[in-house]
Amino acid sequence: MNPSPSQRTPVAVAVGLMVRADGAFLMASRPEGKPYAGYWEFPGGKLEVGESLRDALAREFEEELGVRVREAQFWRSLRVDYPHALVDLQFCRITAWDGEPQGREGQQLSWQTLPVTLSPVLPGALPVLGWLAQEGG
Ligand SMILES: Nc1nc2c([nH]c(=O)n2[C@H]2C[C@H](O)[C@@H](COP(=O)(O)OP(=O)(O)OP(=O)(O)O)O2)c(=O)[nH]1
Repeated sequence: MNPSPSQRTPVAVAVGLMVRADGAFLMASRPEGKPYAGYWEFPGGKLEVGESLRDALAREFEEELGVRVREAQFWRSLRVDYPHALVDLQFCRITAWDGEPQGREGQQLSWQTLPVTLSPVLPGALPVLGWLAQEGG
């Protein structure tokens, strides 16, 4: 049996919202072999031991998308209790980068505006769409 949430150590996750000048933001499908494969999310991944949020974001974007992050600002955090993990999602807005994103891990990519046309969206990515709507996209 899984321990209750209070007994589990949260896993920190760096997540990036790449927002283009025209307001479109990038979403990615979760690759096969991961929990919630095929669900849409924002690119990112777990922090490694001793790694800062900014470093993790830069590493994940390089590995997953081949993009070099130039400007990123912390935006909001969200704790989600999944059966597979308790995660602390640290969302950052990425406003400047080098390179054109490519799905390097077999994931699909899609530039979206509100309302998004993708389904299903990962539970831990859904609230972000509400936050974006509150901010006027
Ligand atoms: N990247 C990302 N992860 C999210 C979002 N929302 C959300 O709940 N998560 C969760 C799903 C996973 O439990 C966790 C991210 O872990 P992951 O397994 O995808 O990360 P990783 O790339 O470091 O994976 P790995 O090296 O362990 O294979 O955060 C989101 O919008 N983006």
